[in-house]
Amino acid sequence: MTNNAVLTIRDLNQYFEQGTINETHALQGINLTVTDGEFVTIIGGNGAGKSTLLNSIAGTLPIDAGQVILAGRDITYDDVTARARWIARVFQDPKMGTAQRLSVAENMALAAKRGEHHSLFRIGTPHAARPRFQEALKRLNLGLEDRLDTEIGLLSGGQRQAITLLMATLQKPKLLLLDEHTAALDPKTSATVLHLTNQLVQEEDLTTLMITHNMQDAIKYGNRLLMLDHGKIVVDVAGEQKQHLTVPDLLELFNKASQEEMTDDELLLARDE
Ligand SMILES: Nc1ncnc2c1ncn2[C@@H]1O[C@H](COP(=O)(O)OP(=O)(O)OP(=O)(O)O)[C@@H](O)[C@H]1O
Repeated sequence: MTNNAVLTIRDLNQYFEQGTINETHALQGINLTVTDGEFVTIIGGNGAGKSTLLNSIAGTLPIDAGQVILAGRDITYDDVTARARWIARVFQDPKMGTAQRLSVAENMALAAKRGEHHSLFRIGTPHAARPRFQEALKRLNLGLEDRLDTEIGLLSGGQRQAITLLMATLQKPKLLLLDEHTAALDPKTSATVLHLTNQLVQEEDLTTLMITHNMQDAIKYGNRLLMLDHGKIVVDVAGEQKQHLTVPDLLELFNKASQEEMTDDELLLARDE
């Protein structure tokens, strides 16, 4: 085992409707070690198992077989609430992850308390923490530092995803899970939020797993790329190899590893579904 492993997954298997005619073996013996500070992008066609993998790590899906270890602790049988102390997640839907009727400041105060029993003494009330929140919002460069009292639900999808990301980092998580978090945004906003994501991940040195349907984004961001196919990791590239990767390279790697042909169009089309 690598010393600085943040996440270790051993022989993870997940089934849906096991024992029925509709049985799906959604994850087929996944083994994965993610080290401290790694930013991993995850790509794969529809039904490849990407969300099931993130759900298994976050605890929204009980594990059928295998082991999940986070920062040296076996969390295989911990529920989603217990895991939320260490794992932050941003979903595709901008409505998830924030309380729509609460203000930006109130949402940030809740996020800052994540996992801390006596945090009110350290963070203070939303009012006392305002300068800190304003400072954090300024980093987003979206003018949101002046919107502390605005209900989150009144902000645009892109603004909400940017704040949700920021909230995920107020208490540094051991692991950040991004579940196609820009897929519901228009291309320009998506690019802005991805840029912000990269900035926060680098500045806070966050160990991150990011699902995307866009090959270009999977190549552009992060320092490691995984491709899933039929519940298995079929491509795993990092470092120099990843830096020089192109979309045709990636398609070739995939086609070598998988029994099926995949075209870039398929992934791009899948993005709109
Ligand atoms: N709740 C469920 N009940 C039954 N089958 C499921 C369920 N969730 C996922 N599956 C099946 O498990 C497999 C993996 O699904 P998963 O959602 O993890 O794929 P994905 O790679 O995230 O796909 P997409 O890109 O379409 O979101 C698919 O065959 C899917 O139909």
